[in-house]
Amino acid sequence: MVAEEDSAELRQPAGRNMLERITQLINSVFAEAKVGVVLTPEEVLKLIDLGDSQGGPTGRHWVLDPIDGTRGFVGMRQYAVCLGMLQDGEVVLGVLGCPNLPQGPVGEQDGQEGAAQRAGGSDVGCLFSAHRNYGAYAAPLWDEHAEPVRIQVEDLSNPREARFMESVESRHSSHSTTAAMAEELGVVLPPLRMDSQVKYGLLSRGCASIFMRFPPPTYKEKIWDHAAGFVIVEEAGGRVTDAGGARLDFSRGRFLQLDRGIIAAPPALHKQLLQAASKVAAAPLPSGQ
Ligand SMILES: Nc1ncnc2c1ncn2[C@@H]1O[C@H](COP(=O)(O)O)[C@@H](O)[C@H]1OP(=O)(O)O
Ligand SMILES: [Mg+2]
Repeated sequence: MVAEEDSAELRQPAGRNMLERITQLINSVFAEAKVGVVLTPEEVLKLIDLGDSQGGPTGRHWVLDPIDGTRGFVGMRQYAVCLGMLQDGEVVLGVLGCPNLPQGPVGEQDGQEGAAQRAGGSDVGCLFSAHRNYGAYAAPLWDEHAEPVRIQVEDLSNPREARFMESVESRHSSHSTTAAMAEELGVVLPPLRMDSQVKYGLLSRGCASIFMRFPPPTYKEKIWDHAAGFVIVEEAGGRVTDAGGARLDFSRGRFLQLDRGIIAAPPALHKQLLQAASKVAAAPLPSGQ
């Protein structure tokens, strides 16, 4: 298992109280689900540390981000529970649980504080999934009897009709770079800002047609922040590459090695985005940047 968290902080004296609370919470969920197991704090620490695999190009690895979009989670906006599976370096399975995401059309307000208050309604909460070569699907998160429906990216090539998505947090992805890309491409609609991998889910079901992410140059992208969304978008007919056009490569360990950032879109738009990316990269920076 390749997972984001480890137990280091919980092993400190200052983490003892939190460890007790986590252990109690797990045991109460286990009791409710009649799992028949009661864990000790030490067992909880060991389980968390099972996520220390380094991934790589061979074998099978689960890739877990238990809360992707921590800032969105804390800010009562969007977040996702993300699980992927790598087989010999290729993402073959992906699941995204998006508790605060409406099942129907999504607007700006759904990416803002208050989204969490709508969670729990029968039309809020989405589960996206994909199995390599078997398509991408969406289902209501809380209805285990609902039949998942096949999803597809928007069949769109005209940037004037396209809506693009990006991070809420400009420190995670440069809003000025995406604005320059959008202008170069001829996008006229304002961005849809959402936290976390819910953006990959929205792209896959055609709620928006472009996702761009340009983190600071020193930031190293982690595989658990993209694995599930990547296979879901590809199976929905979209393309996900870095800004130089290389398909994301999950076979190199816990990190992705990217040229500038990530661009995801239906194929016809994606091609235009890559052209825009090379023009924006070649343009001189405005003074002061
Ligand atoms: N300084 C940073 N630059 C870019 N991305 C970051 C930075 N800090 C955290 N992230 C990651 O950005 C992702 C969320 O992106 P978004 O802004 O689209 O919601 C999270 O996975 C988060 O990692 P983490 O999961 O460790 O918090
Ligand atoms: Mg994350």
